[in-house]
Amino acid sequence: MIRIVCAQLSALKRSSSLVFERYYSSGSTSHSSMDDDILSLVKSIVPPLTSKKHKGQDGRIGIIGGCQDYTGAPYFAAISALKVGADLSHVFCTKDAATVIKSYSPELIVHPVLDSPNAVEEIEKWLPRLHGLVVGPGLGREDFLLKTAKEVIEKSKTRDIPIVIDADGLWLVTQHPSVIHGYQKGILTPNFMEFTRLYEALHHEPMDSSDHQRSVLQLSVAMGNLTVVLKGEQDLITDGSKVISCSVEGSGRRCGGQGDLLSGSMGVLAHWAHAASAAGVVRSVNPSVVAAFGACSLTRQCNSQAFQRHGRSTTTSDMIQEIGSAFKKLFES
Ligand SMILES: NC(=O)C1=CN([C@@H]2O[C@H](COP(=O)(O)OP(=O)(O)OC[C@H]3O[C@@H](n4cnc5c(N)ncnc54)[C@H](O)[C@@H]3O)[C@@H](O)[C@H]2O)[C@@H](O)CC1
Ligand SMILES: Nc1ncnc2c1ncn2[C@@H]1O[C@H](COP(=O)(O)OP(=O)(O)OP(=O)(O)O)[C@@H](O)[C@H]1O
Ligand SMILES: [Mg+2]
Repeated sequence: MIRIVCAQLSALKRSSSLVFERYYSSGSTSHSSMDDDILSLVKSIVPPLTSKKHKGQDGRIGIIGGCQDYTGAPYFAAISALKVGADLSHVFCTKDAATVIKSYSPELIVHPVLDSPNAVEEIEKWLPRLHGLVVGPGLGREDFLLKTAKEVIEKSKTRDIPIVIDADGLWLVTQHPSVIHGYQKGILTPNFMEFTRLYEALHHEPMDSSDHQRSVLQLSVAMGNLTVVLKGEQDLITDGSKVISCSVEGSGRRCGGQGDLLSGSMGVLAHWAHAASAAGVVRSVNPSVVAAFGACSLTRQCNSQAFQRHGRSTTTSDMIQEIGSAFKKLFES
């Protein structure tokens, strides 16, 4: 279930002579002690539910995305953040997407600001209250929206906010890699196409698609050891020093929106992981990697549970219904 590849960073930087120092594999289906190690780290970052807390303490998450074409993606990400355990979930979207997203759920706080002339200022005033940001689900690729997203990322970095970049946010990173390069609280969550675009933009050569582990390591190193999650049959997670593979059993159902569930839940887990790290709870593993592994496991577990109930008609809304019980099964048992 878990594979770890350790590679010499210096060798990676000379990518043509990449040398793997060590290679451990526990096999693709068996349960290994490495699974237990990282799962127990995910468990250790989950904040306890106590009567001493006030609203907001377990996370206020912002989603940058939602435009005329895409209203489902930001909704899926934002509601997933809440269902995982964030206290408040904000969506910053365009004016025409806002009413639609509000009508899906009264749980979300929706700001129709993304296409306003002073969008950056409107979003910036919320940043001091946010613990995590997810940039990209349903953002679209209009230049003005991408420019706003870029400035919001830059302002969030100065506040040390964990940032997950997904979907059209990755389109932005492909054009401007420096926007997130080297930011240790940043996580990229590309699907295969998004990954290929990023890789080829950074390396100026076609990707060798026969060796995903090597490619994901190379991309992470090229991005300044940013945490990268290459989604697929197995999710490959790396911060440039080793590759962890998450292959919690999902299903064969690949409906749209599963990536949004992943990025929304990762936004909360990234906040929890960095808070736990600051408190000295997580020491030996990069907190972004712990958050990424947690969110990948959870998404796949939701997929499996929803598929058991709904089979071929499974949709992302069915998976969201499973978040509570999947979370309990993986991280609270
Ligand atoms: N209900 C909604 O509003 C949804 C909106 N979405 C949004 O749609 C926008 C575009 O996202 P896309 O993911 O379509 O991005 P792209 O427009 O880059 O398309 C990626 C394409 O690659 C294909 N693909 C994925 N994995 C592949 C693989 N392993 N091999 C070959 N092809 C592969 C997919 O079918 C997709 O057509 C984003 O803003 C995204 O957030 C999606 O999140 C899906 C749900
Ligand atoms: N072949 C597969 N087998 C099992 N799980 C998969 C497979 N491909 C993707 N997944 C899981 O689905 C989740 C979403 O990945 P996917 O590649 O569908 O993202 P996406 O294309 O960004 O989705 P979205 O439609 O939300 O944009 C990931 O967590 C991954 O674990
Ligand atoms: Mg996606």
